Amino acid sequence: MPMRFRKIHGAGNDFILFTNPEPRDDAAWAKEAERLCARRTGVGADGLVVSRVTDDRPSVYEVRCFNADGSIATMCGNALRCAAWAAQHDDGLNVKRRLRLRMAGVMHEAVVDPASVWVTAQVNSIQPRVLQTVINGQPTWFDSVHTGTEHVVAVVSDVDAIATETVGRAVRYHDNVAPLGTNVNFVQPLGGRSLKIRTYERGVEAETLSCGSGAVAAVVAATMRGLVPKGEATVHNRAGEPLTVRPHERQPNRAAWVGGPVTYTFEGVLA
Ligand SMILES: N[C@H](CCC[C@H](N)C(=O)O)C(=O)O
Repeated sequence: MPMRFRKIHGAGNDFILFTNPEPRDDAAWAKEAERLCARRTGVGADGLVVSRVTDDRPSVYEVRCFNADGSIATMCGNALRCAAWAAQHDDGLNVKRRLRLRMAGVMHEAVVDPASVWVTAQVNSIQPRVLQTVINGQPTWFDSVHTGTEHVVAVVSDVDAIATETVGRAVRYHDNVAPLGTNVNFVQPLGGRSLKIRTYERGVEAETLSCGSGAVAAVVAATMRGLVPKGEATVHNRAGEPLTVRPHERQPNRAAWVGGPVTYTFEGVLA
C-alpha cells in the first residue's frame, strides 16, 4: 500500500501527518520519524504525527506525535492543531464544529475556524525558579510549567540576543530537570498583552519556529510574574505567525486554549 502523507505546519512548527494509516507499533513509527523528519535526506519536519479516528461517539481522534529524534511527545499543541485542521478538512471545510482529540491519554478539545485552529492544553504543576543559569553575563532563573509536557520559561530583556541553541541545550540537560529534560522557552514582555518568544525543543534538539505548549507555559509564567495581565495574551514567535493563549472558560487555572494559523503545504506518497 503506498503511504500517503500531508506536510502541514502550525505557525511554523512543521509535521508529516498520516491520517488513518495501516497499524504499526510505536517503535516502527519512531524509526520512521527519525528517517522522514531529517531535513536533508527525508521529507523534513519537527515531528511525525499519526491521527486516527476512533469508534467513540461522538468521534474522537487518537493523535500520536513523535519528535524528529523518534521520542514520543506527550503533548504537542501545534500537532494537535494540525490534526484538528486535517480532520475538519477531510469532513468538508464548511462546518465549524468542536472536535475531540486524545494525545497520550489526555483528551483535548479543538475548534477549527477559517482563520485559526484552537486546541486545549493542560496547565499542570508550576514550579517557580527551578534552575538558574547565566545568559549573556546575567544570572537568569527559569520557572517550570508543565503543560502536558515539560517546559521551563525564563524572562529576558531581549530574546534576539540569546544564543538559543547553546543556552537551550545546556538548560535542557540541567541536573535540576533530569532525567526527563525539558523544552526551553525564552520570553520577552512587549507590553500590554504581548510576549515575544523563542523555544528550544527537546526531541527536535533545536530551536523551532513556534511551540503551542511552550506558548501556554510562557503565558502562565509571565502572568504569574505579573508581566501580562490575567486573561488572553498574544505570543509572537520566530515564524511571525503569533499564537494566542487564553484561559479555558470552565477551568481557567487548569487549562488554556491556544490558537493560531495552520498551513497545509503539500501531500506526498512515500517511495
Ligand atoms: N512543539 C510542541 C511541543 C512539542 C514537545 C516536544 N518537543 C516534547 O517535549 O517531547 C507544541 O506545539 O506544543
